[in-house]
Amino acid sequence: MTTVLETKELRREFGLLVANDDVTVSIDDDEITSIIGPNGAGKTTFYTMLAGQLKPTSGSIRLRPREGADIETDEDGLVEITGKEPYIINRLGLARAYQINNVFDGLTVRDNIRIARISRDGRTNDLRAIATADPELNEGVDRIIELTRLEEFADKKCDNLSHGDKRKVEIALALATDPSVVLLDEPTAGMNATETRKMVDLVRELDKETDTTFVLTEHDMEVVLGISDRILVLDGGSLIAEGTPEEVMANERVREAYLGSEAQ
Ligand SMILES: Nc1ncnc2c1ncn2[C@@H]1O[C@H](COP(=O)(O)OP(=O)(O)OP(=O)(O)O)[C@@H](O)[C@H]1O
Repeated sequence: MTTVLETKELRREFGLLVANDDVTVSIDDDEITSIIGPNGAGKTTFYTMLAGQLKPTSGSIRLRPREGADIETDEDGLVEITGKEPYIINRLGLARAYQINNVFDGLTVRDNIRIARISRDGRTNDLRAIATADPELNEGVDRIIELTRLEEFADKKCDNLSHGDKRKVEIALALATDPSVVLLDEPTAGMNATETRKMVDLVRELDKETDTTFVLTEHDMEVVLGISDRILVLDGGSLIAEGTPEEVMANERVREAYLGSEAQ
């Protein structure tokens, strides 16, 4: 078991409101971790700080960099990413797959993934690499297309895809940077039952087939229980429980805070 992401007393205040109250967590590479909590619990604030889009008021975040990242790590094999710019955090190995569409609709699935892969190396200005058949690049892109089961749509423009397939493209874009950690924002939001089941299966398989660790926020408890090895529960900005799905579901504080009347 290896720590891939860790926060220490991570805090974010908005004026008098404490959106994250000294949250300390450790995420391991061999577990799919879900972060849950009622509306306003602080999940988005937490994620947004991890990805560097919001600066913490205090506390720290450390990440295990992706294979090949050119950076010196500390004695735990981690690197401090607190307050770093999002593109730097992304290059170091943390990718966020957005709920809001992050794909270029007018481009094909393949070209979207090529652009994301080029950005991994800070080569977004290298248009020649995008336009020409760089074999190493193409090999990586093909592997991601295969992993995310997008073969059938690889040469289709993204605006022709269904909602469920577009979400797969978002995951593919995140994976294109060979990240050590992918943060998924409600990966099944807006999906029907079939799409939801396929997405759960896909994330589970990607977790097995890649070296990437998946962390997700999700409102659908059926998805959370079906996918998670470990659950972290936030309420009122604080971490109130963590454990296996069974442990968390049996936790009185979670039942009261998170499930409310449903738990009665
Ligand atoms: N930019 C902001 N300015 C002021 N308050 C904010 C800001 N962002 C979040 N908050 C507040 O911080 C608290 C936590 O919000 P956050 O969005 O992180 O919760 P959440 O668990 O993601 O909620 P939801 O499930 O509804 O998306 C809420 O009270 C929210 O109103």
